[in-house]
Amino acid sequence: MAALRNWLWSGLSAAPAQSESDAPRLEVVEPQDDSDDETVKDEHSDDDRPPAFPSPASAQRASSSIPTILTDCELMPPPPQPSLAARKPGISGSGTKSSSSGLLALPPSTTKPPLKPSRKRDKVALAPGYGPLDWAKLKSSGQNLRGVDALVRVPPSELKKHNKREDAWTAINGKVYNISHYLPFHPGGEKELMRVAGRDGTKLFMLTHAWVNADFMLDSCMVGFLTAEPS
Ligand code: HEM
Repeated sequence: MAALRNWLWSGLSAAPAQSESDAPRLEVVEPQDDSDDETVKDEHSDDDRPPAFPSPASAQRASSSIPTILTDCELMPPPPQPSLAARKPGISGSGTKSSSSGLLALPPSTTKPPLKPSRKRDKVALAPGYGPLDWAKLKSSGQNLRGVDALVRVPPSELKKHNKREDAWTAINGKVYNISHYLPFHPGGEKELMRVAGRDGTKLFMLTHAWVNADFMLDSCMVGFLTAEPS
């Protein structure tokens, strides 16, 4: 420690002279045995134990009822060693099958076949050029995907008229979208998406994939807002 401090100090004091010299020079300083040095000597340098508080020799400790510091062997005894002889191979509490196959047997939960989904939900193979990135590109291309010039109010009777592949509107969460351009990009297939053409598709959409952000996916296809039928 003292050697490190000396080395640092000598480096600092030598700094101005060094800045002018061509190459940096390391100066080796022998450690001095300062009697007033407060740093701990070698034998304790790797000792990370915190100091006793209050200090064992303090007046506070002498005058008070603070108990003396216990050594390791005076502290609470360690818990008893678990008996290896009492351990049995296999999973405790499981059936006879796994206990016979040893410690590395699979837990019973992973040996059961997976639960079958209530309804088959297959992703369709999208045609080349109709992946999510292609849709993102088309969306931001500036092409009018709405089919209208400004956002409109759409009552259910109007929505109903737009139920053809080339002119398909649907409402999701109160917003009406023209889904015609999106049809070939839909990972669930055109057929599934056409089920909501001409009507409010919120329920089916949420039942199928509530995690999909329709708002973002179809923002450039927005036609307007679903309203009540005018009286
Ligand atoms: C109109 C707005 C819709 C949008 C923007 C949309 C978007 C998406 C997206 C992004 C996926 C991929 C999901 C994933 O990878 O996790 C997907 C999958 C799917 N969608 Fe849609 N979808 C819509 C409507 C519908 C509707 C009305 C149905 C009708 C049932 C449907 C059925 C499916 C199916 C079956 C899948 C594939 C299986 C799955 O990913 O779990 N989608 N859709």
